[in-house]
Amino acid sequence: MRRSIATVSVSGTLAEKLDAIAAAGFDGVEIFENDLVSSPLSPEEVRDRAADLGLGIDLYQPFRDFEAVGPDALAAGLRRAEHKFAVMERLGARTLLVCSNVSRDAVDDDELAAAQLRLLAERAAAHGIRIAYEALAWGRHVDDYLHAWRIVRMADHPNLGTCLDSFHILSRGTDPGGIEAIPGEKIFFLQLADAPRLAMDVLQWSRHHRCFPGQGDFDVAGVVGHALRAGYRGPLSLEVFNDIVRQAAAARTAVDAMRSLIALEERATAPATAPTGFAFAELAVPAPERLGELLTALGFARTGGHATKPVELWEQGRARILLNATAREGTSLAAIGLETPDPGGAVRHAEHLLAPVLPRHRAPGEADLHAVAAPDGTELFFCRTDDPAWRADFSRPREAPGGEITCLDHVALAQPRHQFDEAALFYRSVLGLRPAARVEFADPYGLVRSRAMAGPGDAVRMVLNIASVGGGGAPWQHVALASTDIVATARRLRGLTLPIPANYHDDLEARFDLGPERHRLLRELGLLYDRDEHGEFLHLYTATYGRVFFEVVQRIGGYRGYGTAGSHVRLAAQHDGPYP
Ligand SMILES: O=C(O)c1ccc(O)c(O)c1
Ligand SMILES: [Mg+2]
Repeated sequence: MRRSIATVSVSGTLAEKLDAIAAAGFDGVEIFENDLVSSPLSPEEVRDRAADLGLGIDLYQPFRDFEAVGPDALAAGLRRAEHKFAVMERLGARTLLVCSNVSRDAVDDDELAAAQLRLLAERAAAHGIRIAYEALAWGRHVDDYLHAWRIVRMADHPNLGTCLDSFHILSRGTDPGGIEAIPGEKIFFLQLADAPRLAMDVLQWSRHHRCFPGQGDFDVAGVVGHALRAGYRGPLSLEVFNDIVRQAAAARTAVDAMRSLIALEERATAPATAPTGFAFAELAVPAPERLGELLTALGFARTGGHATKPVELWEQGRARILLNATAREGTSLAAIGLETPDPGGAVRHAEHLLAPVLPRHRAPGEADLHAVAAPDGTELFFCRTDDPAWRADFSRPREAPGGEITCLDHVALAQPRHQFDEAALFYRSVLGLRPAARVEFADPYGLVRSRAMAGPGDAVRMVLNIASVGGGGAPWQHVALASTDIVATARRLRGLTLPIPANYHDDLEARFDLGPERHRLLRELGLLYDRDEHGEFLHLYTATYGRVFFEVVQRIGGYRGYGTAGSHVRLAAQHDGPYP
């Protein structure tokens, strides 16, 4: 499929945009009028530059407020169009996008709109140009894609077709299934954008919050599927208006955009293979002693040391933590190991999605590890489930002790605000995780936005957090360990857990009637509690080491959440540190 993107979707001057778009591997661009008008390059220079970069100019846009108007406005519109056709000929662009009229002067008359669009198409045909009519979600009288299609059908001109835009369709909650009733050759263009579900004015929503497919809440792949089944064979073109993207580095945005298209095509065809579990979490530590004490208290044992690197392996059940004593600064979560039946295939898939593959510095005889870097710098290692070769790199490996901690439940990563959507798309596409709804909770110094994502069978769960407080905010990353008996774990951890205020337990007692005995135990051990329609959740947090802390969780029944109801209590207590 041809991959295109509108110039509005990346930052910079028109020349910078074209460079970044070409470098990311796109086939074509939609030239936004503002980008051309403000460019010192002539249309011929833009055409040549795009051609040199291997980019086609697939569309010119937008042409506004043309149809369903009185005679004077029509004459002015046709005059304006002739000027734009001349520019398009100089650019070598063959399709003009016409947005449905948003003016108060537009009249509610489909026959008039059709007759005038037909006239425009006749004029365009003389220049070899096609008109793609798009229903804006806030159009004065035409705000629905099927309405735009009815007008196009009524106008009945070979140079007039419709432009579908996933945002305008999905933001209005319209059923996209109707796309299949449009003959594929009458869909002249397909624009794709995702967005988070927000209850707000649709114009503001579109102009500021669109994002790349896979970053928001819309089923953009569904729209693509309908268009393909209708017989559409034109470009898949990204059109994103987004305040953060406007400020971001163009090259990085273009790669992110390309990743979203590749993943979208994949979703419309074969689903990605997801990891089957966590193999390990690797912490970079200045010195392993303090964390070693904590891990010992948690019931872990040091089961091996790396043959050639200052790395210790700590295990309990299938929970594995690597302490890598090469950190120059504080403790941080450096890498995540993911179990997968085919590590080589997983890395090739990640590479196909434009993930940077990490070079490995390995000694002869050591396992050839397959790893890629996530946008936040976290290294992701793919390991064989049945033959964890990386384990053989550790000298004197001992059996992992059994205990109530059985495996990693989830890993939570802090993301810079401007990379949150990029990270969500990355983890979603590269690891095949399904995102849950975004949630927000209060930090004493700001608001934290959070999005959880989980793979099939919840074998791998990740939580992405951004703190939108003064740039810095809560920087913590954490590893959540699944316990089959959190009361036992809590008893062993005494003094190493995050103190929870009595007010929390007073409130908990008001919200839930768990009986006096259970409430007393929760209070005594500093446990937090939550419940959903599937089951119960008990959890606690350890002290923080650099940027990292551990959470211990016990899921009872099929509880699906992450204890978010207690997050604001945790954040307040963490800011209160140091402790113990
Ligand atoms: O926000 C707008 O006006 C606008 C313009 C052109 C488009 O293709 C679109 O989807 C929105
Ligand atoms: Mg559009």
